[in-house]
Order: sequence, then C-alpha cells, then structure tokens
Amino acid sequence: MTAESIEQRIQRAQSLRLKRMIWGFANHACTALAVIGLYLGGFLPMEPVLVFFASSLLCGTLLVLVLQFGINLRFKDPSMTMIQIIWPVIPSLYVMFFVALPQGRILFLLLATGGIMFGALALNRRQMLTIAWLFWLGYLGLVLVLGWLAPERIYWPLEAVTLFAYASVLSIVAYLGSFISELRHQLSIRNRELKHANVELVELATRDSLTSLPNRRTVMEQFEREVARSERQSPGPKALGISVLDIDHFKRINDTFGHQAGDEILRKVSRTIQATIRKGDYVGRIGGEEFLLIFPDTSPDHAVPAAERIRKAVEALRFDELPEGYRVTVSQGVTIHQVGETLQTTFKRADEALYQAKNSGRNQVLAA
Ligand SMILES: Nc1nc2c(ncn2[C@@H]2O[C@H](COP(=O)(O)OP(=O)(O)OP(=O)(O)O)[C@@H](O)[C@H]2O)c(=O)[nH]1
Repeated sequence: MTAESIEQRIQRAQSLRLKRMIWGFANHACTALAVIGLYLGGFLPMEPVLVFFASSLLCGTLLVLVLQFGINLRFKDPSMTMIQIIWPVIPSLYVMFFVALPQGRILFLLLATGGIMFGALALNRRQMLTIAWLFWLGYLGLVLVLGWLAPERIYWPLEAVTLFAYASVLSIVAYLGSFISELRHQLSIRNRELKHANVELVELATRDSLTSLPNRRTVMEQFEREVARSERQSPGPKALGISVLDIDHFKRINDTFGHQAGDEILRKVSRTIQATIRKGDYVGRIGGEEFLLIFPDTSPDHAVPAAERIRKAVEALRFDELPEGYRVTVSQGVTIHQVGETLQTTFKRADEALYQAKNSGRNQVLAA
C-alpha cells in the first residue's frame, strides 16, 4: 500500500467538497422549482423570480470558482459549510417577501430547514444553533418588514404560531444535526487511532523489539521474495548472496558483563550492520545473536567482501559496557543461492560455512 501524498489528499478532499456542494445545489434547485411553481400559480410576480435566479446563479458560480481555484484552502473551514448553508436563504427571503399567500412562505421555511442538515457533516452544536437562530431571526425580520410595508399580507396569529413552530423544528434539527456531527467527529478520531494501532501492530509483528531490525519471519519472507526476483531476472537469473552472521562468544559476554550489556551490544552491532550494508541489501535478526544478511544482485566475488566489511566494522566498535580493549567479533557463513534449490538448502549451506568459521577460530568470513 503506497502512502497518499499531501497533494493527493488535498485533491481527494476538494473533490469530496465539490460533491457536497452539488448536493447543496440540488437542495437549492428544489427551492428554485418551488419559486417556478409559485410564479406559474400566479402567487409571485416575474421580477423577484428573475432576481432569485440571477443571485442564485451568481452565488453558485462564485462558490464553484472558490473551490476550483483552491481559495477555500485558506479558510478556517475549507468546506465552507456555514457559507453554503446560509447563502441560499438570502434569495429565498427576498422571494418570500413577494409571495402573496402565507402558505407560500412556509415552503421556503421547509426547504431551508433541509439545508441545515448539511451542517451535520461538519458543524458543532454552537454553530448549528447559530445557524438555526439566524434562520429564525431572518424569518422574524421578514414578517416584521411585511407587517410594516404590506400589513394586508400578514395575519398575526398565524405568523406567531408559525414562528413558534419554526423555532421548535429548528432547535430539534440543530440538536440532532450537531449530535450526528459529533458522532462523525468521534468516528474519525477512532479511525485515526485504529490506523495508528494497526501500524504499531504491523511493527510488532514484523520487527524485533530489541534491535528494531526485521524479525526472523520478515527476513525469511524477504529472502523468499529476493530468490523469486533473482530467478525472474532477464536475460538470466542474477546472483543472490546471503550471509548468516553470529556474534562470537556472546554467552561469555552475557555471563561476564550482564544481560543488559549483552542487549546493548546486540543493539550496537545491529546498527553497525545496517549502516555498513549497501542500499538494497537487507538484514534481520533470526535468533538470539544471529542475523541473516541478504545481498541481492551480488556475485560471489562481492558477497564475501561485503561480509568482510561488516566483520571489520564490528571488530572496530568500542563499547562503554565492556573493558577498554575488549573486542566484540562476528563470524559469518556466506553463500550464493543456486537457481532451483530451496531456501532451506541455501540457508543450510551458509549455516554450515558459519559453523566452519566458528570452528576455525571465529572472527572470520567463510564462503561455501
Ligand atoms: N543479552 C542478550 N542475550 C541473548 C539474547 N538472545 C540470546 N542471548 C544469549 O546469547 C547467547 C548465545 O550463546 P551461544 O549460542 O552458546 O553462542 P556463543 O556464546 O556466542 O558462542 P559461539 O556462537 O560459539 O561463539 C546465550 O547465552 C543467550 O542467552 C538477547 O536478546 N539478549
């Protein structure tokens, strides 16, 4: 699985925002259909209908442009949730002023309430309640202006009940919406924690906790992959070298200087091996003080010098845990994988060469 780059993540977020914006436009399109219906029914004159469509088109285009040019990325909320919920209400309020019948106005209240539900995708309770209050105050303002400029179109008892009902509905929608929003937020936190825990689990399953090197299973799997890769090479198989490395007299080190000193030596030797091998080579801890090194695309002439370089690097190490002049050394058995043989056969040959190296005085590399 490849990690997603920041650029790709931004692209993905932007296309999700565009999708949500289109849903918002669909909601506004329903309001537009209601406006057309009222016009066709003779409840609205032509002029406010035109203003409604012109302003809707302008706002919609502006929002799409802001998203297309990435201007929204500079905003505190790049999804522009508040803006997208509030803007459609302005042309709606304008049209409502001209609707002859009170029932006509109710349509807009219903449709605007649907728009608030978009807040459930991102807004917290305070923001949802703010929007609900703004909607309610917008409608109250409209009723007051109508009562002042066109009192014949306002029937106060009905408006008072409508305002009360609208406040109740808005409160419920705002509370439920913010509850959903909070659930989504918690879910995304849990998802992030799960991803993190997964990464840690993979680390635990594949790495050795003392040295942080790949563990036995991981290095053996890598060995298997490298064998398959080397045999697939064109024009013909490429040589694949391995070395089984073992720290000399490690039991004595443990017994004399303590287990903690032994652990520190294991860590330092591991770091040294890793720093000495070439890019593309691979090392893992396969047992207590035993390591497997893999040298892909390496001929026999190169595998032994590569192992020799590591032997010398370890021999040159100094350890605070050990007396001045005490040398930690390693022995290695090196071999080249022969096409067609099993991993076990290759490994056994290297292990036998290691055994020979141990028996011939240690601190040396033997090839088989
Ligand atoms: N400190 C420490 N010691 C370990 C760890 N894993 C294995 N050992 C010790 O490594 C020692 C390996 O001893 P042996 O297999 O006898 O090998 P050796 O003493 O290195 O002798 P040669 O390999 O013949 O040179 C044992 O004493 C183990 O307890 C570890 O994680 N930490």
